[in-house]
Amino acid sequence: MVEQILPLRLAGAKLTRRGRTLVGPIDLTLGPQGFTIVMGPNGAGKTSLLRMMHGLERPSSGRVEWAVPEVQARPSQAYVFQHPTLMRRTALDNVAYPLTVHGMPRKEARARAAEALKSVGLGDSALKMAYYLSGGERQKLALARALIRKPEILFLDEPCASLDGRAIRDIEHILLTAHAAGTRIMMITHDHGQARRLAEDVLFIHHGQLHAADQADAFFSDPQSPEAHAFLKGDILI
Ligand SMILES: Nc1ncnc2c1ncn2[C@@H]1O[C@H](COP(=O)(O)OP(=O)(O)OP(=O)(O)O)[C@@H](O)[C@H]1O
Repeated sequence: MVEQILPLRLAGAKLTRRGRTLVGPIDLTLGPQGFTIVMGPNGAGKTSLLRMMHGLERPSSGRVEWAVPEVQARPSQAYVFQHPTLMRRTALDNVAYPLTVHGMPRKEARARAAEALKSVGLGDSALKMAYYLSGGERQKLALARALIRKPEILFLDEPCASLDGRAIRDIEHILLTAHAAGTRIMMITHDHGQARRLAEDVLFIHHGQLHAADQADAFFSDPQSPEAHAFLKGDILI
């Protein structure tokens, strides 16, 4: 039986580079359910926080701990970048890869990948080289690949930046479907409308500090942090 990897606990977790704090110290527990949106001005430390949670960066001090040892947690979490790196292969092979690399026979992996591509609206593009897909299609492909092993948690760093309305709508639908199927989501966005559409709860980061960790309704209607209030009003935070 696969053990649950959540909750994820951060205790005084801090990331520094060359003596400069990028984010932290952060104390936070991510429970097993939820759709969390991470907001904050440019350079606030949002990406640094996600990278530290996912294990792409080790905390310089403090702890980041899953409910199971990190090596066991790794296969149950996935990360989608703003500009996903795709293999120079077909869309189908890109999605089948996470399955074959974990030992699934190629034929079964390709059948599962074909289904996954269909579910994100790329059924007709399965045999196209990933390289030739549009920006929105590449992001859908990245999502199909990230979701193919049904991760317990999916991290996303501005997956819709620079996409058009239709692609954004499709991607939000994919994310809500994955969430309804049980994947916990943790996503950075600069798009306030998107945050309001998707968030169940919000983390607001400013100057590397966690200024708010609130239910979405409370955060958007009456933010307790003066910085979050100013940010939502459209003020420039420095
Ligand atoms: N590897 C690194 N070495 C040194 N500084 C870094 C490194 N990565 C990020 N930074 C700096 O740390 C700060 C936080 O960056 P981060 O990318 O986490 O912020 P962000 O909130 O995601 O920003 P944005 O919204 O612009 O993407 C920024 O000032 C950035 O320049």
